[in-house]
Amino acid sequence: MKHVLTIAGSDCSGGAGIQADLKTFSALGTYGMSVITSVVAENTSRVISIHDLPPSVLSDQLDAVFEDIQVDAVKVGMLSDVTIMETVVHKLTFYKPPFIVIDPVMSAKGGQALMKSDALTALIDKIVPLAYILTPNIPEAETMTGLSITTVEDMKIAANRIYSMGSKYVLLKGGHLKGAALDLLYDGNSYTTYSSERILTKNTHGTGCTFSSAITACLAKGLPVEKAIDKAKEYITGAIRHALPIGKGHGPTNHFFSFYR
Ligand SMILES: Nc1ncnc2c1ncn2[C@@H]1O[C@H](COP(=O)(O)OP(=O)(O)O)[C@@H](O)[C@H]1O
Ligand SMILES: Cc1ncc(COP(=O)(O)OP(=O)(O)O)c(N)n1
Repeated sequence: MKHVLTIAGSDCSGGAGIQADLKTFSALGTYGMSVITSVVAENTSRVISIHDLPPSVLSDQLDAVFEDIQVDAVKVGMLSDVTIMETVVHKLTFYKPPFIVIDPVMSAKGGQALMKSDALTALIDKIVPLAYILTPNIPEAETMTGLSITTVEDMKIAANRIYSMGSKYVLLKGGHLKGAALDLLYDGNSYTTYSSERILTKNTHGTGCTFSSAITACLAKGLPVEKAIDKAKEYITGAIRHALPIGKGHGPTNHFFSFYR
């Protein structure tokens, strides 16, 4: 069994962050491990508070995992501030895991910030170059590039711009646009699209976390990039199709639908 690590924030309501990542890792037949960056008091409707863990606690968790267990792939999610980013960069540069998938989380569905705005430069200069695959959504790509993205052509221009910031692949997610749920992969040479029908549901809490952790698990299992994204797209589409009407706001993705692993 492959071993997969998520470095992300904790969502106590279980729909996004560490909790979504671990459920995804298990559902895809991998052994999941977690390093918590921040404890977020949130639910399907709102974020109440954010408590960032001290850098030493973050470092200790990373050392505890890496000194003991082989890590086949890493997913990075919420990194709230520059200090947390610098700690993660320091440790991942030292331990050099084979695949690093980075979801540049900036805010929750309700718009509440999960990354401080003054951390944008550190995200671009220090975190993005670590990424094997970077998975921004449309608002994150707009923030990173200053572009307005409303069409697939705009997505191509933005993916190109983000690629030049140093990640090996950019997977720009189109969940926030209208029409089909179309994501665009750019590898520096060509574009590949991954498309599914748009599922009409308000229950989309944790879609980005679920998708990036599914890609990470598939990479750990040895799938090449295009196949890993294909499989993860199939997984996220099923997880949204069967999303759970839990809570008063946006219910979470469902990890227990029937999925051919
Ligand atoms: N309503 C939907 N129906 C089908 N797929 C969706 C829907 N909303 C998002 N997706 C897909 O879920 C994945 C996560 O995308 P997105 O929601 O844009 O990320 P984030 O949660 O980071 O904002 C992408 O593959 C996207 O195309
Ligand atoms: C702790 C934590 N991390 C990340 C998110 C954002 O999750 P994501 O899947 O990108 O989108 P929403 O669920 O917020 O729509 C989060 N909310 N909490």
